[in-house]
Amino acid sequence: MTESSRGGPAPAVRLCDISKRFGAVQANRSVSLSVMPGTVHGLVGENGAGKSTLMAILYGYYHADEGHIEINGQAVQIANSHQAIALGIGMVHQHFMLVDTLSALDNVMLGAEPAFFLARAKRQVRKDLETLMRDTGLHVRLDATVADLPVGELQRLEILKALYRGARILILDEPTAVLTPQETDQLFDVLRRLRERGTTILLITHKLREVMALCDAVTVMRAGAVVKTTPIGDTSPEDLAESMVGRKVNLGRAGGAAQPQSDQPVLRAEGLSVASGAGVHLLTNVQLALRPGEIVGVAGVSGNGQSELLEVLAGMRAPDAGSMHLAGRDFRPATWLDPRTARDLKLAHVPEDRHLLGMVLSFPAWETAALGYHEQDQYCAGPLGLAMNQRHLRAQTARMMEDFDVRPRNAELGSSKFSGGNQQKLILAREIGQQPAVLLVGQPTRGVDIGAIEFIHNRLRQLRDAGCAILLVSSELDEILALADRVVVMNAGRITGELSIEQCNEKTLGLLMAATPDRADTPSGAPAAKASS
Ligand SMILES: Nc1ncnc2c1ncn2[C@@H]1O[C@H](COP(=O)(O)OP(=O)(O)OP(=O)(O)O)[C@@H](O)[C@H]1O
Repeated sequence: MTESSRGGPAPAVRLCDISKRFGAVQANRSVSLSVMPGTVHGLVGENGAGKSTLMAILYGYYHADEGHIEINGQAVQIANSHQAIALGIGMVHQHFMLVDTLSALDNVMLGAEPAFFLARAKRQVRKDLETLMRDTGLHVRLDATVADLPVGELQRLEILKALYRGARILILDEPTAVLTPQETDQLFDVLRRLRERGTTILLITHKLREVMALCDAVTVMRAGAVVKTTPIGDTSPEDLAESMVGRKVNLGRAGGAAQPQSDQPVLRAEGLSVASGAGVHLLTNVQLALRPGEIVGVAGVSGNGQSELLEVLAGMRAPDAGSMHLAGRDFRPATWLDPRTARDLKLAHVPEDRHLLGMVLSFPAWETAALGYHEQDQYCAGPLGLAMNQRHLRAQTARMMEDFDVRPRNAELGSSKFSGGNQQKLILAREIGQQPAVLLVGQPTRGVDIGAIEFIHNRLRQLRDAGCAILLVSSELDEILALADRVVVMNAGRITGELSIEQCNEKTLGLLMAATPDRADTPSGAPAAKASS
């Protein structure tokens, strides 16, 4: 290891005065950062603060306009990710870079130097990976097709791939955003083990509790610049929040449960059942009623039917059995609701996966801001209304961006060019802006900074107070506890419990979420399990 001039080990990573501009946006301003070997360094900051850009520069994906990089005390040029890998740098992106149709093993081998693999038979690669898995705790089914692996395993595969290529410096961009609490614990065990083995880890996250639990030091960024770097022992979540946002942030609950504005549900689902093509029961006999002026939280470990429930209620998928009553109309499987009718009936939907279902990444922001509503009279122009009223659309988008603090305020910018949190705010602005009677919202604050979480929570409460019925699917128990007036628990495709918010705490919900569900169908309107308060 290279020794620094003062005799101690040189930083594994030293970024010196890095600046990067994209058009009018100064994404990084003279950023300097040192990370010691064998430590976990957190990188936090508001959406658009420049965290991902900085790490993309370290990984050779972008080139800095100014500044230089040292790895283990040596000045280096990183022109592309091949050079980064050769320098022992690995990166796991928010959106995985895997080929769905190939096996996990083939994904590890893909893209690596052919000469390297000619020299080693596939069998040897498998053996090496098995040793690596044993040493690190990164368990992956090597022969499974990537498309069949759950998200936590895909992430382990990405880390395994980076380590196999010799990464000693590992960059993780919001690794826990898509993980269940259990998967997060497993990941943290792995990261601690890697740290013990001397791996240096750079961790971008919005979850300050995770920073406190795992990191040795943390850097706060705001508007492209470093606000401060501090050892973890000298800071607290509140202190970090204030440094990030420039004010105190309150993510707690604002008062008790709201009373619905009517006992008449605006949406009532009965006996919803859905099976996969392979006959697996994804939803079984789900009963649900949403009344105006209430937020119903759906708690559950991801993958227990929440996504399918949202898809069915939003009209994206017909159930195999069951019915739904929405805004005075009845729907049955053969004539199920479709997304356009859903919008006409004032049902809005913020999907869980914003890239897949919420936006078209190649569209400019002003088109994303109207997506799904683009046939409304207000957005149409020309004699037959066949053209888009672009002037109105752009003006409307500018208003949404102002209202939801979407940064940068540039309606012409491609949707893919916004940071993840700002993409999310744009989708929420579009859906909430319709003043819906029912809002189905999945993971509303995934990848969103804490200042924006506070803002989004307040907007959802305002919408509820204005009479909207909201179904909130969230993998964050804190979010459900902060927002919901009533909570249902989903487990193995069934609603296995219903609690008033007064009955809820992390422990009761956690127990219901983890319980083995009673296989007997839950009778209509009667929850299968009630928590004792
Ligand atoms: N390819 C690009 N073209 C134009 N602007 C970009 C590009 N990539 C990033 N930006 C802009 O640079 C700024 C910093 O973005 P970056 O993704 O680094 O932020 P971040 O701190 O990682 O945010 P988040 O927490 O939301 O992921 C943002 O204003 C973003 O819109």
